Amino acid sequence: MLQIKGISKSFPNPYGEPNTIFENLSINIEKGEFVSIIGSNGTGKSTLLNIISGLIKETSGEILLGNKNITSLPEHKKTQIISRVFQNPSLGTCPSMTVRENLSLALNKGKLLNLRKCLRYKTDSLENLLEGVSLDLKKYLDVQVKYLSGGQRQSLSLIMSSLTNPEVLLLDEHTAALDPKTSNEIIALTDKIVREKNITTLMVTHNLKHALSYGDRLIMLHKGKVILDVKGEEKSKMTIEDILEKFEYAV
Ligand SMILES: Nc1ncnc2c1ncn2[C@@H]1O[C@H](COP(=O)(O)OP(=O)(O)OP(=O)(O)O)[C@@H](O)[C@H]1O
Repeated sequence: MLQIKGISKSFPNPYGEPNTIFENLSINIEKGEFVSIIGSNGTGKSTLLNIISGLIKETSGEILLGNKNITSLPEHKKTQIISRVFQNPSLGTCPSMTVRENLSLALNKGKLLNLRKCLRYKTDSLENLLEGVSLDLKKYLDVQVKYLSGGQRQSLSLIMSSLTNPEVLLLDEHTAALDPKTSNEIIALTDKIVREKNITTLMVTHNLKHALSYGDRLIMLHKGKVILDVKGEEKSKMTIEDILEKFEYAV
C-alpha cells in the first residue's frame, strides 16, 4: 500500500502569508490500484506527485510504501521504485539518442554501467518490448527520439517507465499534449501496462472521459483537499455531468 500520511505543504511567499497547498492530507492507495486524480488548475495535483517522487520536500507528513517510510529517501533512490511520465513528451526520453539507446538505458536504470555495456541488448529482445505497441514504434528502433511524434515519444516514455517494474507509476497529464486519437491510444497502452505489471498508479488528468473509463478509483482534489473519492460501482455510475457539477460546486 502507498500511504500519503498527513502531508502538509506551504510554499514561501515573499509578499505575505505562505501559500499553503495541503494541510494534513491523507490518502491510502492499495497495491496495484490505478487511481485517477482530477481537480481544477492550481489545486495541488502536480505538487502531490512532486512530493511523492521526492522532487519537492513536504513541510510535514510522511509517505509510506508497504512498511517502508520513503519520505526522506533521496530522489535518485526513489526513481528506482517510483517512475514518472510527464505531460511534455520531451521530458521522459533523451532526444538525441535512438529508441534502442533509450530503451537500453531504461533497462539499466539504477545501475552504474558504461554506455557500451548498456547497449548489449539484442534487436529481437528490444523489438519484443515494443511488440503490439501502436504508432509502429518497433520500426523506429534506430531513429533518434527527437524525430518521433509526440505520441510515439509518450509510448516510449511509458514503456521505459515500466521496464524495471517500478512499485509506483506517476502520470502527470501524460496524454494532455496529444491529439484525441493518439491520446486514446496512449491511455489504452497505459491501462495495458498498469494491469499487466500490477503497478500502483496515480494519474493526474483533465480528461474526464479517461478518468471515468479507466482506473479503479477516482479522486477529486480541491484546494488541497479530497472532495470526491469513488471506486467500484459508485465510480462506474458516475457521469461527466456529475463531475462537472462537483467542479461548479467546488469553485
Ligand atoms: N516550486 C513551487 N514554488 C512555489 N509555488 C509553487 C511551486 N510549485 C507549485 N506551486 C504552487 O502550488 C499551487 C499548486 O500547483 P500545482 O502545479 O500542484 O497545481 P495543479 O493542480 O497541478 O494545477 P494544473 O492543473 O494547472 O496543472 C499553485 O499555486 C502553484 O503556483
